[in-house]
Amino acid sequence: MKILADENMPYVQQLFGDLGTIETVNGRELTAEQVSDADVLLVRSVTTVNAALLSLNSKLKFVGSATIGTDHIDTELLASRGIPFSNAPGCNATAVGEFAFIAMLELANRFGDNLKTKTVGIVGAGNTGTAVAKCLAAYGVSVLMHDPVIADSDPRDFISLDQLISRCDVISLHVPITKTGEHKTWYLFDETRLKSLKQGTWLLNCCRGEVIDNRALIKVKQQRHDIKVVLDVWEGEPNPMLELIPFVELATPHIAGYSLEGKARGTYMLYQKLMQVLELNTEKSMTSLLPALWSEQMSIDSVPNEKALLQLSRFIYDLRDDDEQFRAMILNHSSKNSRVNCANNNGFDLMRKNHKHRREFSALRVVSTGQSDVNWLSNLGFSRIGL
Ligand SMILES: NC(=O)C1=CN([C@@H]2O[C@H](COP(=O)(O)OP(=O)(O)OC[C@H]3O[C@@H](n4cnc5c(N)ncnc54)[C@H](O)[C@@H]3O)[C@@H](O)[C@H]2O)C=CC1
Ligand SMILES: O=C(O)C(=O)[C@H](O)COP(=O)(O)O
Repeated sequence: MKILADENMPYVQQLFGDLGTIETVNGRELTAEQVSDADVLLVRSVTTVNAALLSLNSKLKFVGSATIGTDHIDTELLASRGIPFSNAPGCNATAVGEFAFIAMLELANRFGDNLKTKTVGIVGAGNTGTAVAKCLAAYGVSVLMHDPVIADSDPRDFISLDQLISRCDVISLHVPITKTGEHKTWYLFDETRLKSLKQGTWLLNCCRGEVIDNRALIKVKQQRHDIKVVLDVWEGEPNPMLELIPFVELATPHIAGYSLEGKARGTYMLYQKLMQVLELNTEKSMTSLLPALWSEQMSIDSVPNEKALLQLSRFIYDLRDDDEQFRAMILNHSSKNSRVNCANNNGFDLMRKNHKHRREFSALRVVSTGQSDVNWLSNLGFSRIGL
């Protein structure tokens, strides 16, 4: 069996090695010729799986995407050709949740503000939106949610998008990208909505770039310095609009979901699904893939205030490093080549490829050495001695 896998998918050899021959490929450049003799195709978000890509293949038994999003996959085509498909729902939701939470702590620190006093609006209350809400709730921050798709069937309270915009100090976007339908999300934040953001709003996008009209965002930001923006995803990836970058407080190249745990979970979920398709027993475990905790434990002798919480979070992931590297990579590359428009080796993709995967909060054990209650830190995701 020939297994064709994106080169940026960890643990493929460990999980799929016994099943056949593995060939790793650059997912963004993948051609129909390369796919022609594959039995299994394992991709990430940068590969468009469509009729053209599969045109020379008549033996595919499985297509898997180690991602939450499926906007790059023609699922109808796969169904019509009887090719089983699976993505990895929720695989990196914790990573995205922690990324957005840390970004909010960074903004609060940068502007001498306090996250705890804010009301945060979550747009899209699925796996990643819920993961952010969990961090915020653990820390005691007020959260409001908008999700018209599940509002009637989900027991949580929801409000309209207009209400959310008018009531929230921080807005975090967690929707799939959809171009049609009553609840389409393409340019959900268009110029009118961007202009309607209340004074001093923080807007975070960790889902898909085109949920915000990026051209309109540039225009609005030129007038509204009060709005603070965090972008992990960009319209036109891997070629974000260069003029937008200086208007963004924290800028990263679509790596909000890049925790080691999240990436391992993604590959593992595809392994489980393929074994099911092949009617074989799943013999390998995910925990055996991950390295042990990289730090034994962190002792805490008093309840951390917001600054201390940020320091604790930075111990896990210092988002400022990725922001700094992103600006340097993109701008360096664009000055060398006069444009950032080459498909596979621009700064954006290079940084993603070479990204050193961070760990999730759960990789760090906190232990209270005083009388203080640090239970809420475990609700936030940190491990605790004895838990
Ligand atoms: N930056 C990154 O690295 C990552 C980005 N993503 C992106 O985030 C998206 C969301 O991921 P999950 O939360 O796991 O997906 P999910 O499917 O669990 O949740 C998405 C939620 O959005 C809701 N929704 C759909 N249209 C809406 C609208 N117009 N307004 C409000 N809510 C709407 C759905 O009802 C659903 O509850 C993915 O589709 C993917 O595109 C996911 C993982 C990593
Ligand atoms: O899971 C998703 O959906 C994502 O957006 C991924 O985190 C993106 O990662 P790549 O598949 O592009 O490596």
